[in-house]
Amino acid sequence: MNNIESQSASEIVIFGAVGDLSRRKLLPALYQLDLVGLVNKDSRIVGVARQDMSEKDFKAFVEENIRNFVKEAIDDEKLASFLDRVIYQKLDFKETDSYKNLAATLKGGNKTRVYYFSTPPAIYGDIGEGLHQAKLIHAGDRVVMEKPIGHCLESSKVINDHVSKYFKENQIYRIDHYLGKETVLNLLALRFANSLFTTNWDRNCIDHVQITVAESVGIEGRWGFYDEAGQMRDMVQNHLLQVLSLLAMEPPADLSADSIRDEKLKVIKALVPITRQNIHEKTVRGQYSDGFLDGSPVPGYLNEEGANQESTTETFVAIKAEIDNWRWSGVPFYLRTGKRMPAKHSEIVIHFKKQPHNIFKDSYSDLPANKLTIRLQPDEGVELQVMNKIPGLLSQMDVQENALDLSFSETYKDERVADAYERLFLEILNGNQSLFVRRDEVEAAWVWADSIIDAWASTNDKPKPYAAGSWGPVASISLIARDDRQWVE
Ligand SMILES: NC(=O)C1=CN([C@@H]2O[C@H](COP(=O)(O)OP(=O)(O)OC[C@H]3O[C@@H](n4cnc5c(N)ncnc54)[C@H](OP(=O)(O)O)[C@@H]3O)[C@@H](O)[C@H]2O)C=CC1
Ligand SMILES: O=C1O[C@H](COP(=O)(O)O)[C@@H](O)[C@H](O)[C@H]1O
Repeated sequence: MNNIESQSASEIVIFGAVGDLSRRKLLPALYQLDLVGLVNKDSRIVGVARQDMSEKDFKAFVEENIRNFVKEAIDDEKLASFLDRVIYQKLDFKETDSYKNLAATLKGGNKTRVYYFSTPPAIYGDIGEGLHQAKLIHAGDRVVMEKPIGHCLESSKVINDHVSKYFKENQIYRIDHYLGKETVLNLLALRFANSLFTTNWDRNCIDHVQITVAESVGIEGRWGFYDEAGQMRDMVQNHLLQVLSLLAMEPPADLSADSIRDEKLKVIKALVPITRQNIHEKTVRGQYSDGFLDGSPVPGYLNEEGANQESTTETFVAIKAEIDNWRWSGVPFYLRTGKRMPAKHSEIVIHFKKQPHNIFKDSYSDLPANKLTIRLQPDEGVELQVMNKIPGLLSQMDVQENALDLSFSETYKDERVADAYERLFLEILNGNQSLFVRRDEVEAAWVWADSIIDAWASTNDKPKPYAAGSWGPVASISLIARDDRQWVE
């Protein structure tokens, strides 16, 4: 799958090369791949932005950010060789005429062009058009589009339609960086390489599922962007639904891109719509107020720099999602995600059904059900809670709940956990679309998300406040408590 011999030399063209994502994630990821020989030596990295910048200044910018954002020690020699292949092109993405300058930079050779759109999604179509006019798109070229694609179903269609005028679906790589996380990929191995789980993964064995994606960060200087989006568009419509679909999909026939994406799509389409009629019963929206994190005061959302005091944008969402199919009928998937929660902590907890009869009443009057915890980040790993006999002569059959804990850092001590963008860049360079989102998936996810957003708008309710550093509004506890269940803290 990652055979460097089969990777053709590429021109990796990053639009928005001096932006936040490029600095923090894309350039460091490319350096890391190059370091271990996973980028073809004849490939070049072409940074494109509208700033007046000399090539020397751009190389200095790339070097500074690699040194800042790569956690491991830098190999100076390898970094120098990487920088030798970095070039800069000034371009205003909306000026179709100016793409001829990019064409001059890329002229000659028969390298595959990888166009990475790390810009506001609203201009993806303009960039496609500029590339087309300058005759810069060939059959084997690829385009990478960052999320969120659009603000709703309609706007995502406009963007996708525009880009599809110039690129075919098999050239389009829609990024959801959660699909590049080792622990998210491990869902495939866990589910389909272990008969124990494959055979017990349905409504007969599973009581309910909890997916928590908690972040301790706030808005990180992105107030304007975030306020337009909110946690529903920023996290649920994409990352949480992608994780949910991998968790709930039917076994794909193989690992090919369309086998996996076909199955994920069926799950998203089978999500029970949440509407104006049941919005209060199925969802909770929250917004963080002033609070404390790790003992230090932090401002509430409305007191962040650049905030509009009237904003009713949600920074927390909890949802009781249901999948209307044979496998999952009657099994709720409780989702919650928020900013300024006590810690960065993302996990999936599968709660299996209880034993129908308890023969261990003397030591356990209420035998707990098995629980499988998949720790997505940090402290990546998988943990299964099982009942075990306590050894010793004093009691004949006392049982206790214990964990079978597979911590990735313990088990794979010498393996570095690669950042999601490294994995995804590698797949792009190798031309494998299986970890990228197909257009129909994006649209099905918008259909479900839009219905919730519409229902919220119809209520005029303000999001419920929660103190920064807490686990969200009290109402999110009630959401699950109504079903006689509780969040795993
Ligand atoms: N940052 C992150 O952590 C994440 C970002 N994303 C997505 O990645 C994409 C990029 O985000 P991010 O890096 O944060 O955004 P930034 O605003 O930091 O970067 C976008 C870049 O695009 C440039 N740009 C915008 N319009 C033009 C134009 N007409 N001509 C030339 N350059 C232009 C901007 O240039 P200038 O500086 O001159 O304005 C800027 O450098 C977005 O789609 C975002 O949703 C997705 C997940 C996480
Ligand atoms: O896409 C996004 O993801 C990050 C969270 O990513 P993670 O890898 O750190 O879990 C989120 O903070 C950001 O708001 C969102 O745009």
